[in-house]
Amino acid sequence: MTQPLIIAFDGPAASGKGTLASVIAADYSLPFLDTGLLYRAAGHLAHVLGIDPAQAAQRITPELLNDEALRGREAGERASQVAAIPAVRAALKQFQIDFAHQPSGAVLDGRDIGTVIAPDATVKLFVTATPEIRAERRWKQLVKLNPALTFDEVLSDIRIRDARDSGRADAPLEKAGDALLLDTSDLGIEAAIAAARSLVKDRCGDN
Ligand SMILES: Nc1ncnc2c1ncn2[C@@H]1O[C@H](COP(=O)(O)OP(=O)(O)O)[C@@H](O)[C@H]1O
Ligand SMILES: Nc1ccn([C@@H]2O[C@H](COP(=O)(O)OP(=O)(O)O)[C@@H](O)[C@H]2O)c(=O)n1
Repeated sequence: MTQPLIIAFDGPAASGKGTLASVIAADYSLPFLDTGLLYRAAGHLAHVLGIDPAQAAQRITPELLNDEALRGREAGERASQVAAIPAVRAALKQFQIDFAHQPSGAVLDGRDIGTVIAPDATVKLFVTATPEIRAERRWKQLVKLNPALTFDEVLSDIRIRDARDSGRADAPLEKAGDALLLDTSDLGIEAAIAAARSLVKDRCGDN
């Protein structure tokens, strides 16, 4: 019997991992989980309700994951802050492990999928791009919500988040030893999708 296909996408903010992960999930008809949303929800709920972030992580509902507020600048910053708290990571861990290891297989994107959640993934991609390119992409998204937001503010956010995510002790952002590196700095969306498809196909065939 063949093993379920688990495809892990990790990488820093706005590298394009979510875009690529959702396309690959559709290609292979696999369920997809954006794990960043869980941390965004925990940070948001902790802030709104004024409760401990680890308790907030236990009160996440499917409806909350659709809340537009999770897509904003503040939610990203709060997510990164609460994601450094071991009790928050512990509260969210088993759900992600179960999602990754369901019988159908799965695609997940985040920071620690290939290292902690599914070290046994069939294929792991570490998606990256320069901070300036990532800030440009994120600025274009966020300026629609906040026209006063500047590129420099977004670049500063990205640098702070990169440092915090890579520097934390628990499940830091790092490339798994067996992950394939995909630098999208010089790739448009279509070229990045083609590159990801080719890397995934090389590792797991057409399945
Ligand atoms: N290769 C690319 N070139 C240009 N824009 C991209 C590329 N990949 C993604 N984007 C855009 O950048 C933004 C962030 O992409 P996303 O996939 O959400 O990143 P991440 O999940 O890594 O935070 C989105 O608006 C997306 O459409
Ligand atoms: N598997 C994950 C996913 C996200 N995170 C944290 O959650 C924050 C928000 O993640 P995200 O994937 O929504 O952020 P973007 O990459 O979309 O900006 C990150 O900066 C990390 O601190 C994490 O620690 N582990």
